[in-house]
Amino acid sequence: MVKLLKLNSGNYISQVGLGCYDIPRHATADVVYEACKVGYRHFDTAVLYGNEREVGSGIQRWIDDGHDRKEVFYTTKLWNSQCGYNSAKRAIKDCLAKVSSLGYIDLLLIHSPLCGPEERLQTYKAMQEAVDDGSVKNIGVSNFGKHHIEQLLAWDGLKYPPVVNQIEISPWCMREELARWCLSKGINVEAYAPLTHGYKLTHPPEELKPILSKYGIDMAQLLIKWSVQKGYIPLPKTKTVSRLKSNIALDNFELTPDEMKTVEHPNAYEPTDWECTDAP
Ligand SMILES: NC(=O)C1=CN([C@@H]2O[C@H](COP(=O)(O)OP(=O)(O)OC[C@H]3O[C@@H](n4cnc5c(N)ncnc54)[C@H](OP(=O)(O)O)[C@@H]3O)[C@@H](O)[C@H]2O)C=CC1
Ligand SMILES: O=C1Nc2ccccc2C1=O
Repeated sequence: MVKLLKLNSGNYISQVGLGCYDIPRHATADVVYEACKVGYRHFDTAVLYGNEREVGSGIQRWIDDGHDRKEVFYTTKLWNSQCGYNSAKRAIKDCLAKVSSLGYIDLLLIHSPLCGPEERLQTYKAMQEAVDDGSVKNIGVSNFGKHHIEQLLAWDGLKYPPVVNQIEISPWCMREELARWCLSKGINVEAYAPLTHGYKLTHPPEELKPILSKYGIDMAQLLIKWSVQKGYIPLPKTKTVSRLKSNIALDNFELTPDEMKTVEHPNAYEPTDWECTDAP
């Protein structure tokens, strides 16, 4: 069973979420429903991914089986073109309409800092109002660097500090300084592309093979467990139903401190996606 972590809002989040980027729209509801059945309680999508409606339907199908809405955590993100106060207000309404049967969004993120300092705050203002009116339970940021978060924390309009910063983190893109700093501020770290977008899965590095055979696990399980033991909230994606269960079967082993070090590449910098933590 996936552990719950407490957010700085007082709400709880399931520590491993299913990344929903690039799950084909026609398959999304089925994958999400199957994920609920094997134990996922947290789903990460975005306006950009074009499948919010389908993620919502998969969750709703599971709720209709007799489960409680409160057990599931649904995240979406406002895209760059939806920044600014009025645009964000409209966009939040649209996001909620796409999953109307869920009644509320558990976590709403600003997808990136790229719209610039003033627009970021105006977007955040609209997000805070969504918390006030009950349509969103928690708000946070994604791809923010330290300076972006410092700006937000120093803003005199801040009412709800971000509960998470969602950034790319894997053993080949560790961002140790930023991650530690976020945690020191009470901001949880969501690790996106925890499986290196799949790149490191097919040919496990030689030095990791003894760890895989010692515990009888695969590379995906090793990388997800590494992230969990770092205290992060990894968001592994799979559109393959048969992979869902093993990606959260992490309870029967614990990596030793030496094994954690063997997995890590603190000097590597191999992001698989965009980089905007250094944007102005
Ligand atoms: N905020 C942001 O800017 C970003 C957020 N994200 C979030 O993070 C999530 C994860 O990142 P993502 O880039 O999708 O990549 P991941 O690092 O999660 O890797 C996904 C890849 O790994 C494969 N895979 C998954 N499990 C296994 C397994 N057990 N064995 C073999 N292969 C496996 C998948 O294949 P298959 O699907 O075919 O099974 C897919 O090709 C996204 O879906 C999204 O929710 C990602 C990027 C940016
Ligand atoms: O999951 C994602 N994949 C991406 C690729 C480019 C920009 C944003 C994203 C995501 O959020």
